[in-house]
Amino acid sequence: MFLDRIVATKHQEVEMLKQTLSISEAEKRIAELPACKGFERALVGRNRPVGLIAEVKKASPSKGLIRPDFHPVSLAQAYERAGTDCISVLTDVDYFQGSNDYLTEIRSQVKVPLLRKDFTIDERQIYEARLIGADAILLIAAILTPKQLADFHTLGRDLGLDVLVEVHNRPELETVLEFGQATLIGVNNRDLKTFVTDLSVTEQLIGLMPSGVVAVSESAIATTDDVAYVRKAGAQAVLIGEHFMRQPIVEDAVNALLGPALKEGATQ
Ligand SMILES: O=P(O)(O)OC[C@@H](O)[C@@H](O)c1c[nH]c2ccccc12
Repeated sequence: MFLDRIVATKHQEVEMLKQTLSISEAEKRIAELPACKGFERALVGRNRPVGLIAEVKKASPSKGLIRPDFHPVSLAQAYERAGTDCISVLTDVDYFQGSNDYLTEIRSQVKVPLLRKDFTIDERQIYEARLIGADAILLIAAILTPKQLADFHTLGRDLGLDVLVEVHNRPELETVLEFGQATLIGVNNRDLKTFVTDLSVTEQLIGLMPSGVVAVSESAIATTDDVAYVRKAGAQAVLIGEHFMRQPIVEDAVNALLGPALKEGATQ
């Protein structure tokens, strides 16, 4: 099963990080960094009727190579021109052909808040995310214990990061709601264990979230009907990767799927 393999690889990566990243050193360096850009705030004060996190994604274990002609900075700049509220950058190397360097390069060229999209299983990866230039991290409930979820959430917030907590079923959502700190929750329409996608997962789970939570529908969104469906189900934002990555001009793809961004300052 891929998720187990990915997590096993992450354990090896964390062992390497233990050699190269000292937490006290990381804390010192982070103290010198500029504040994070508000990721969650950008989704709430969005440029369109629905918030948009557009993803920079070269490949995935379920789809293989998605975009052969892959220039992360140009893609992110195109997303920015299209008025994307936030950008997600895959940093996993082995399964998604991502890189920490992509995130750092994008950070130096675009102003939009950035999510470091990876499989977090250890606190060191959270320090690392802040150091490479992320504004937000992803915590996947399926691979964390309730205690890890709560501890990593607290650490992320303490380091100034926003935290997108990802769930795929009701027990995971209940665990997340129990620790009570999550303000930004993503429903992954893709089951990471089987890769089966089903947009109705968004509908099933968003209804169980308390008001005040910013709900994001993630994965397998490709048509205006898909966007309308998840919005109707209560999603305040969508996270879209593959569909945009398969279009030659991603800026046009964003506008075709979600309409042009509203003028600055206008929100709904
Ligand atoms: O490319 P898609 O189907 O539009 O999906 C984007 C994003 O939701 C997906 O990449 C994703 C959601 N959660 C994840 C966790 C790990 C890796 C990847 C993901």
